[in-house]
Amino acid sequence: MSPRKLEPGKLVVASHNKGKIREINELLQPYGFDVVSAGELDLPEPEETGLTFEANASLKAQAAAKASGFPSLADDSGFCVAKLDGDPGIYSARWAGPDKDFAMAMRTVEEKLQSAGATTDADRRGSFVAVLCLAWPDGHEEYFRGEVEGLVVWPPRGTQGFGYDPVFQPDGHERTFGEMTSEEKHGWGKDTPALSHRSRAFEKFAAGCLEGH
Ligand SMILES: O=P(O)(O)OP(=O)(O)OP(=O)(O)OC[C@H]1O[C@@H](n2cnc3c(O)ncnc32)[C@H](O)[C@@H]1O
Ligand SMILES: [Mg+2]
Repeated sequence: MSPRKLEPGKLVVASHNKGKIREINELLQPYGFDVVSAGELDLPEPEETGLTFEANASLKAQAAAKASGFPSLADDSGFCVAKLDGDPGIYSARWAGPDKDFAMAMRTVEEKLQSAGATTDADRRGSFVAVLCLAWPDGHEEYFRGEVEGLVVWPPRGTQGFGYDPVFQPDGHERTFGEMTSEEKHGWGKDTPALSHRSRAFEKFAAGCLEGH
């Protein structure tokens, strides 16, 4: 069955992460929605009790759609390191602790890679994953997943972006996400395909739900 189309109007971005909200706003820009974030509506931050990106994206999107009465788009994402069995994965935000200390979270990744005996680039494979869930107030939902593969670098490089961006260098690029403008991270530009996990998930969302906008 093809995805349900999203009608023009109000759209809630069900996130409390400023960096993520900025990127989602940029990605939504061409479509003319009246975008409002969960924080602006004073919606509570639901507890992410799911064991998959899909489950947590659904929890956030459904809670916002129910509370606001508008279609709501959530993004559950994370940084997955192969040699750490996919960690931090769905726990990526939690590794930064209550103070959201991502310098510490990135250091933790590096320390665990060292303890696991990572020596070569092959031991340092990582990816970002984003699952978008779009939920309507009637409970209907659609999912879109995007991933980008690359290298976990150390030390961190760059001050752009957010979260783990300074330690991730996508395949085919010399710079980390932390060294890229947000346009480069999205993969916007002449003849460039979508690059980031979020931009890749968004491409599917746009093709599925925004066709005709
Ligand atoms: O749940 P919301 O309110 O949306 O905000 P959050 O920060 O808690 O978001 P997640 O639960 O999805 O956790 C994902 C974490 O993974 C990291 N992450 C996700 N996308 C990223 C990106 O594009 N660049 C760097 N880090 C990213 C970042 O640290 C996030 O905090
Ligand atoms: Mg979260």
